[in-house]
Amino acid sequence: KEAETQQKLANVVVLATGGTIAGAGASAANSATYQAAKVGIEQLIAAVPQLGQLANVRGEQVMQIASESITNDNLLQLGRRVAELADSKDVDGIVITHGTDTLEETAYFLNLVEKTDKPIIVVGSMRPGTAMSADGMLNLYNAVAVASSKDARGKGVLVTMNDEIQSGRDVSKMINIKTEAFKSAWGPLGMVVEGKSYWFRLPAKRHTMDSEFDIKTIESLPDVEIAYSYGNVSDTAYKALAQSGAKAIIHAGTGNGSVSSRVVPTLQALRKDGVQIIRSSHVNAGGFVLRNAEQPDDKYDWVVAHDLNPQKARILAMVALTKTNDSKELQRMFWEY
Ligand SMILES: NC(=O)CC[C@H](N)C(=O)O
Repeated sequence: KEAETQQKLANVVVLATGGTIAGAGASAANSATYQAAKVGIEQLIAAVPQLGQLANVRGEQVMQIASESITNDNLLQLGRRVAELADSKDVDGIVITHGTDTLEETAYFLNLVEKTDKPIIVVGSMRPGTAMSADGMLNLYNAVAVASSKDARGKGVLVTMNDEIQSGRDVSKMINIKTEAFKSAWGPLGMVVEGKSYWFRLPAKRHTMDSEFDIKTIESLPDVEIAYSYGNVSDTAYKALAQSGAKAIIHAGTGNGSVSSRVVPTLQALRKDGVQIIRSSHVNAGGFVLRNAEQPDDKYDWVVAHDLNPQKARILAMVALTKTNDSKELQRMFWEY
């Protein structure tokens, strides 16, 4: 009987990378003061025995870090392992446990480069497992539920936090002290309740199977950096980033990716020197940068990041630059992905 149910259940691999979902604090009252990336994957899985009713689950510890320390090499390593598993006949879905600080970056990266329609779910938690009202158990349960469901296939990389199913492309960490931390300007794709997914909309942007990018052909990622804008901003950071070898600079602009008149001449000069200038916005609820609206992008040969926040724009720029250094092609990619 047991063998029979095992056969019917989907096979889900949980790749662990660290973060608060693997965090531990000194007391149950420590919801915010704790060490991330302490608990191993076997212990995380064992803490939620109900996972066994959803899927045949096995875990792999890919790394054990807080996600603010993730490097491009870490991204490539994780991306390659996901691709290997996705190619394997006996894997139906993949879950990645991840720190929440850069979870949105990893989810978007995988969404761009994984050539599979199998569910890939990235999940984290806002409280360590040692805290009262820890959210990691349910988030992981929901992630495995979505990863093992057939109706999650072909929807791109997904994020399950706080009972919502979000598109890995759109979702962003909007607040760092609530369990309701992950939001998308365009709304969640669905909900997961008691292990069942309920879908409401589909991603419109190119991803996974429909993407022109493939982790298997990416050997390394170019240096793309972000410069933050504000009143009285100077051009020091932009110049320093270019000098240190950045192939593109994401302008984390105010409002509609606007650029201070104090910085415009520097950005023009950097573009002439071959650095790609990509205008994004750091407004909190979701930027929306229009071409030639605040700045004459055609004239300056700059790119706009569309609705991608600066950290997501960095991910797409890196992946895009592995294919082209043509600004028109980059702009096309920023509209399509
Ligand atoms: N809630 C979290 O996961 C934050 C912990 C840590 N800064 C990380 O991103 O890994």
